[in-house]
Amino acid sequence: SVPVSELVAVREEEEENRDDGSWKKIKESEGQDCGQAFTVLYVERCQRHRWRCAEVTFACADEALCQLWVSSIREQLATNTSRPEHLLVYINPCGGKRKAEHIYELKVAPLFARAGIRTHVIVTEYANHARDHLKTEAELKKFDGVVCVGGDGMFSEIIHGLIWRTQIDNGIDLNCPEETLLPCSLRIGIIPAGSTDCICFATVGTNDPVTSALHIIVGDSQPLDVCSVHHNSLFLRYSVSLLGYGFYGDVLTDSERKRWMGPARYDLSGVKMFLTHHYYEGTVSYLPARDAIGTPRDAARCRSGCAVCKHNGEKLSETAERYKMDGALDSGDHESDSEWRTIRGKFLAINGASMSCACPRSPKGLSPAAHLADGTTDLILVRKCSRFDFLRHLLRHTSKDDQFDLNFVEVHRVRRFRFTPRHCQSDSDLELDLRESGKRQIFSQICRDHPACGCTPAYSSWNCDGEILTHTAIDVRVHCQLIKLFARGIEEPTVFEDLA
Ligand SMILES: Nc1ncnc2c1ncn2[C@@H]1O[C@H](COP(=O)(O)OP(=O)(O)OP(=O)(O)O)[C@@H](O)[C@H]1O
Repeated sequence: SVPVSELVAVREEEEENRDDGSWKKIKESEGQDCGQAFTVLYVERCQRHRWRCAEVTFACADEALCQLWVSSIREQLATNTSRPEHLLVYINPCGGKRKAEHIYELKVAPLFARAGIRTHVIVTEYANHARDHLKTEAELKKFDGVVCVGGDGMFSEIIHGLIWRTQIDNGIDLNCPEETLLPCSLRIGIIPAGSTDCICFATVGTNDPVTSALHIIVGDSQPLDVCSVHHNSLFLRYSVSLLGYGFYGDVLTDSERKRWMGPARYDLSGVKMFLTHHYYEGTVSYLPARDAIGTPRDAARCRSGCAVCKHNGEKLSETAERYKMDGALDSGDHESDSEWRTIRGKFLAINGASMSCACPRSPKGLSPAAHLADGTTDLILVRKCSRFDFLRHLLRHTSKDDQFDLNFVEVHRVRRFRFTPRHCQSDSDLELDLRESGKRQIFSQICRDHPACGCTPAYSSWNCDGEILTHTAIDVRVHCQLIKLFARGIEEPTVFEDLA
């Protein structure tokens, strides 16, 4: 049996196709004259979370019976309102190995056509073309979803365009970090065709274009948290996966200078930054996710139909409703100042992981128990330690050991966090530091202005989902389930064993 929700389409077999091999086989096996036939196309699970479109042909002698089957299946498919009928598709011809158009035409467009999905396809002509089109021109009311054919950078463009448009249409000030953002009504599908397809990998379990196309066709829906990043009252970017300062910021900055090397640049920059072993001083403050269930050290993982995401999402929207009814201005009001915690120190890395950040390179990810849609992010602080210890920490991303069970690593599940590098701190903070560390303060100021001296630079950069932020002092706030993807989260392997 196949659940109706996983049917792709039903097709009546035409007279002229009836002399092909499969038709003959049916006739022989039935031992009777099967004058009529129809084919059902459905999702079949393969290994490693891949789906493919399988088909089975049914034949019978009775034309009326055959018609009844076809129309009943079509009716069933039509009543499923979560299936998209009209999609806006953006293709980045320059992403990854520059094969996005080819992948779409060969593997995705024929499946959409078979499922009766209409599309409006735009091949982008320059960076940020898709983002700007979504912000202004796109007639969003005509579509049931937006599809992005490309990598993580292209996906980022799509979410920036859609979130921006939704807020502006509803009069929300994007530069105000206290504003509660409105969820986007259109779902987003990712057809992986980039060099990094981490978001697709984390939400579908694989980076296979056919699997993604099938998740779109059956109308899957996976909510996703989005972090807004501000510098004072200036909006910088949205992030859905990793915000990394220190090690991951430095690796990205260094690798950007080596773009000509292709994907190998990440490994080279990783080794270089590991050897450089820079640490950075600053203050991290955060708002713990006190009322959320789940912790970053849970053994359970966020999987399809995750109960933690469901529970925490519902609880947050109930709280928001209550505050609205009580007449509070916005949800910023219920974040009491007394709940903020502050940590000052020297850090090799400060990471905010809004999802596990698992990818083929790091199968467990930076925070294996992080959730896609629970309204939190995992704040990981790696304090200054020896190179050997830092290597132990990095190696734990690939081993079975608990990566947070090291005395120089701490992790907090938070709703919001702020970071101020030491040299951006207020005058009173600096006075305090001066008393603590005397002359060092003056020397590091000189080193910042004259980096040629070879001392540790005072600042790193923030790596925000693969883009470098223009500011180091930032305020990060999680917006629970702000967007929805055509995905269902990673399915447990048992689903595949049972149904394969
Ligand atoms: N037509 C275009 N020409 C040049 N750049 C484009 C075009 N369309 C989109 N881009 C930009 O190309 C960048 C990389 O695209 P994409 O994410 O699809 O591929 P990628 O190789 O996986 O890159 P990344 O490493 O960012 O994931 C994106 O930041 C996007 O803004």
